[in-house]
Amino acid sequence: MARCAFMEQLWRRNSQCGALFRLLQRRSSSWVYSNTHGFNEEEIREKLQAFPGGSIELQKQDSGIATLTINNPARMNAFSGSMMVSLEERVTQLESWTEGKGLIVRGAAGTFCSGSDLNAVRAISNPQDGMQMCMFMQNTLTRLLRLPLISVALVEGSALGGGAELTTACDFRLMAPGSRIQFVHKYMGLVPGWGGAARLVSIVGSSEALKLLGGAVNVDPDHGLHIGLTDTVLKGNEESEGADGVLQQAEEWLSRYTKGAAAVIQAVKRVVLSGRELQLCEALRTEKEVFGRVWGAPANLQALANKSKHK
Ligand SMILES: CC[C@@H](C(=O)O)C(=O)SCCNC(=O)CCNC(=O)[C@H](O)C(C)(C)COP(=O)(O)OP(=O)(O)OC[C@H]1O[C@@H](n2cnc3c(N)ncnc32)[C@H](O)[C@@H]1OP(=O)(O)O
Repeated sequence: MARCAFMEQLWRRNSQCGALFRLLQRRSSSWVYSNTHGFNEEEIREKLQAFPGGSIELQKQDSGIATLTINNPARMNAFSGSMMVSLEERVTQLESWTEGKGLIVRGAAGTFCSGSDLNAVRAISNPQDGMQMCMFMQNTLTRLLRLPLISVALVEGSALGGGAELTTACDFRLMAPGSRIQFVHKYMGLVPGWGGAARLVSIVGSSEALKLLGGAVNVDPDHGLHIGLTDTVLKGNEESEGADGVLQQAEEWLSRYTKGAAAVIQAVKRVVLSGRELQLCEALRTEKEVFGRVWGAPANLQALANKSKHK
């Protein structure tokens, strides 16, 4: 609160700082936890870095679609501590990608992600570190979902535990044949801690979420479609052309929604996000603000000059 009041004062004192203010406000409003909640980011970052292994790869394409790959195949793409830190850094990079429109999150070597690296989990199993890791990952995955990009989780193989939670931090879930999403937390004596339960409720409703978590249900693509967790089922690599057919299919699926100017696609994501997360009055004000940024902007002027018809 004190930080917000200070930023507002700064903005009022010098209106030229308006753009910077809005940038900072947008950034800080994406964070769930700060030091006022007892979150010590630097300390947990350092502790997580002590558990190395794997990597998070980010590949940005000229098309405006980026691919984020969870890469730790020797451990079924489980998240080591350093991968958690790296994911946060990749999200920071994506937050300032002005040409970006879409994002595909996938795992390396034909499987999605088996959650936290259990070796790291065992080593930091005290409640204090667990809470700090939980806040770190909630902040990161909230920022991932709030990116001004349309995001899809491309699920091949297994998405287990934290991996299942990660799929809910994307706007859409595309599943390959034979893949599964399973919130196995109950079997680990846990509940989701990366924000996965809250997001799951908003995706499938509280009744289905209760079944998925209470039963640690193995959700295959058909079941996923049935309950609305899955948005589409892809063809297998062998049925599609090319060495990485599922990735190509995911790109084609996503590109239906990312055609057009980046500023407009990002605006689309922002208005839907505010409708999803905010109270109606606040969502309407945000929509007005976003509308003000695209009204009379190049894409709008171009469309007017073209006398566009929408047959
Ligand atoms: C806070 C915790 C919670 C969260 O963050 O929300 C979690 O995520 S807890 C983790 C939940 N995930 C699991 O419990 C997965 C456990 N693993 C499995 O069930 C299986 O390994 C598998 C993923 C279904 C794959 O089975 P299979 O195809 O038979 O392969 P292997 O079992 O031989 O696995 C290969 C290799 O990978 C290691 N592995 C797999 N998952 C993890 C993991 N989460 N952490 C660390 N290591 C993992 C597995 O141990 C094998 O290694 P080696 O024995 O050295 O070959």
